[in-house]
Amino acid sequence: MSQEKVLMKGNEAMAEAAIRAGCRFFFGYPITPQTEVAAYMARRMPKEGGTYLQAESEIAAINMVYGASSAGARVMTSSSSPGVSLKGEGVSYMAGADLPGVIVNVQRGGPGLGGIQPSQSDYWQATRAMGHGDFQVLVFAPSTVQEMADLAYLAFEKADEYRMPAMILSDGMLGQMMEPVVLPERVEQLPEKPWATTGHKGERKHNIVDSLYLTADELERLNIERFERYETVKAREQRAETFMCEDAEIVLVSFGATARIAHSAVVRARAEGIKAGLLRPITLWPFPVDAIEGCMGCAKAFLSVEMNMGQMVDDVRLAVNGRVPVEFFGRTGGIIPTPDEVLDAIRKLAGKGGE
Ligand SMILES: CC(C)C(=O)C(=O)O
Repeated sequence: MSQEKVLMKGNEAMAEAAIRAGCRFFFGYPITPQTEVAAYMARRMPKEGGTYLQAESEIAAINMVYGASSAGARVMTSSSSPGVSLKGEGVSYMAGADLPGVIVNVQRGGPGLGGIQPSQSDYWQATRAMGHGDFQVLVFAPSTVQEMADLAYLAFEKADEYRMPAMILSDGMLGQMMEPVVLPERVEQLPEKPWATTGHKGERKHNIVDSLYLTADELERLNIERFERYETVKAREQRAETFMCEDAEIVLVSFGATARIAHSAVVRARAEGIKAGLLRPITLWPFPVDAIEGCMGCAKAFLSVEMNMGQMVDDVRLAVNGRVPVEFFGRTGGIIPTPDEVLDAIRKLAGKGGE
């Protein structure tokens, strides 16, 4: 396996990893700060024998994803917050038809058109309300350019394995920053998709991909089946990284770009004698409740650090279930929290000053 490092933007590393994962269809629409994903795909897809298409809207793009996925292809679309909202209906249809596919959100501040600076304010949307109906999507939260590539690659595999949409929940900071990255090897064998509408030359029954079920019993049965599958996903696919959590009394929980700042604050808190640690969820759905449980032995308090008004903190509170206090620190509107601000919040929780 080649370990050659290349310097790339997060958006571009993610796009290249998708190609290496076998993605041959990309349907997009420009929006800051994700446009490099589309630009990269426009350049690379024709060379790979794939299709890049700039759709007339985000809604059109997600429905093209539905079509290509129905035919068994690995397919991706990408946008930023307001654009992802437009895709919600299509993602719900994909979930209802049990279609895999990768949706990227390079988040910017909201609500509404908001701004073009980084944000994590679509956590609730990704984990709770990606569209109408009873369903979940897999949500991966990269924290480095390397993870933008690795998790995009993994997202295709897991989306196919569980026949569900997968989201990369990135942000404008990770999308725009450049770091060295080792790109994944090209996938050798794509999985069989016996359910896909590939044409059958009269040799088998028609495959039908649909999300319309007018019989309530059948719709309920399918929803129950899907939620049984989600239980398997929750048991097998929780991912998290911990840093200095073995004896941590103040456990910071932080994902994506913000986790990098929380990491610096933990190092500085330790230098002041505060037993702080960091738990970084890598999957946001399923939320890594087992990793939270692993910290319960020493934790006296949790601090959820986010680039929003407090969204993931809900999941931390659910996992902690009232056993110790769970507090929140965040900045919003495109403002990136500083290590100083986070350190101050740690000091306050530890009862050692803070403004
Ligand atoms: C309105 C502008 C800022 C915009 O949404 C974009 O360029 O993505």
